Amino acid sequence: MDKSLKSPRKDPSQNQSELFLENKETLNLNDLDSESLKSPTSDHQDVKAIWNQCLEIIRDNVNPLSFKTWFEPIVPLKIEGKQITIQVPSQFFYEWLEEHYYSLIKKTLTKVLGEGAKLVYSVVMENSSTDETKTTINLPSSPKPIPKPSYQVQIKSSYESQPFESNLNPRYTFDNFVKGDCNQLARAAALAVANNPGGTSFNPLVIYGGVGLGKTHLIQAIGNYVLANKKATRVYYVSSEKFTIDFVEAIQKDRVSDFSNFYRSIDVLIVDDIQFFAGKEKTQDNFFHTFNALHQARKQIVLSCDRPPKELKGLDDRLISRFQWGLIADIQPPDLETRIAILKKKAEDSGVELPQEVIEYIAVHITSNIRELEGCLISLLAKSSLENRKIDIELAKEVVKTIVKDTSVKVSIEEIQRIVCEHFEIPPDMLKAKTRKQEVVTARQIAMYLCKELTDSSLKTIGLHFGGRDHSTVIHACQSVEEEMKKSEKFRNLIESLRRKIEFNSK
Ligand SMILES: Nc1ncnc2c1ncn2[C@@H]1O[C@H](COP(=O)(O)OP(=O)(O)OP(=O)(O)O)[C@@H](O)[C@H]1O
Repeated sequence: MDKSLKSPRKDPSQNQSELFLENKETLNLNDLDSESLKSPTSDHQDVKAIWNQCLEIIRDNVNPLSFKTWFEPIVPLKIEGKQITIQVPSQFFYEWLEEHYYSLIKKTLTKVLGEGAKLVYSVVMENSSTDETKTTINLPSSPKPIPKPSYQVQIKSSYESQPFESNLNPRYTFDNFVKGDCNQLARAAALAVANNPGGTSFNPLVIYGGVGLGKTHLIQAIGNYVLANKKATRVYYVSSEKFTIDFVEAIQKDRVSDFSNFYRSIDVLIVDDIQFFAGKEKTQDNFFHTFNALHQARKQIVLSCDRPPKELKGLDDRLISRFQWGLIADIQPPDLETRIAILKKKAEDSGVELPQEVIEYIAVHITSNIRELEGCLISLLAKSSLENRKIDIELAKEVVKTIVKDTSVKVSIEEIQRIVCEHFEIPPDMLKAKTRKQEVVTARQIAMYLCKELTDSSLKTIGLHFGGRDHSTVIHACQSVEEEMKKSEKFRNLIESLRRKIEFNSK
């Protein structure tokens, strides 16, 4: 039976079972007719209907992606009086909700169930002995470590006492990994794992994402953190290629059992780029057994790959199904704000101070790969030092040109404004006016984004062409457009068709 309740964090002295309404916090509840909401409930009322009412309110107060990620997976289990029990898929999930949505959930439940509403979380834990079994645990008022199972297997081998190289690059730490919307979940999960290797429900932790977006950095940061904070002693980082090469060599030298025993003596095994296991059946088979042994012994496994595990071709289904046991988190290309933050951090780490316009110029033009961003900064510093030139926008343009394709089409800001306004059927002057009408705001943001993409103008210059707005308004506009493009195919198509039209007209 679930009986433990989560108390409000800010006031631990309060009765743990109560949810309190703090009037000072704002919540968009105005659209909801409170009369239409159910008053305090009886035992027999439908928990689903009540939870749906809650979801309606929550949906209005979070963005669609957050709603899909954090609220759709919740299963309402039961309602007893004013106490509702909801099931969440993992301990991490529960902690995330508490960390980020505590206030919203509390207010929503108070609104729907009335004062004195109570919430019980039921956390589903994957049982490590089998794929299927799930255990529901009672959740205490503050998260407790997940208990070790009674069937825990202790691996005893002579390897446990042998020293070895972790293969970690000490340069990759959490401290120098810049946080952004693009990596928020992956970074939070990595930190959780680093703090409690093998003790969270994200085992394995699988980080996936495109080229040069920080997967290796993040998974190695886990290893470095574990060692620095003495969370475990035997941490081993290996690329899937090296695992394969070593395995083949072990076969040739008839030392497969040594190979397997070594891997099974590891506390935190980090395997990079597992997509390269594709098609290598024997290696996969060995990795499968290593995975099972470590997982059963509650040792931490961290993996990275270039796409969601389900889309990995040439990998055994039973391996892919095991990757789903823990948490799969992606890293997306960084938005403009994160690119600027990364460049600033890297410049700071190199002991140089770059002019803001140089940082913005690079961040605006190098968009999809953090390694390229880094490479550009290194080239800039090298060129400045070798040619004895000061770092300014001209030097930045020269370096960026060597990295990104030159579009060679010269486009004017006025032309972009004209074509965007023509599409939205608004006069071009509206883009410079102060109006906040939604349609004009959207047109203005799109036009600013396209100016950034298609011209060499600085953010400051672009802002000046839009009624003297400052560069931060342009950054915000570009970010909004980039985010919307990620979410909506229709929007992406619109931007692409406007881009084509502008380029065509400018030739
Ligand atoms: N969020 C970040 N903050 C700071 N530096 C970052 C961040 N993300 C990536 N980097 C840096 O970018 C470079 C490329 O990152 P990394 O090698 O981890 O990418 P990757 O996703 O593993 O790429 P690949 O797919 O090629 O293996 C590294 O030098 C890394 O330090």
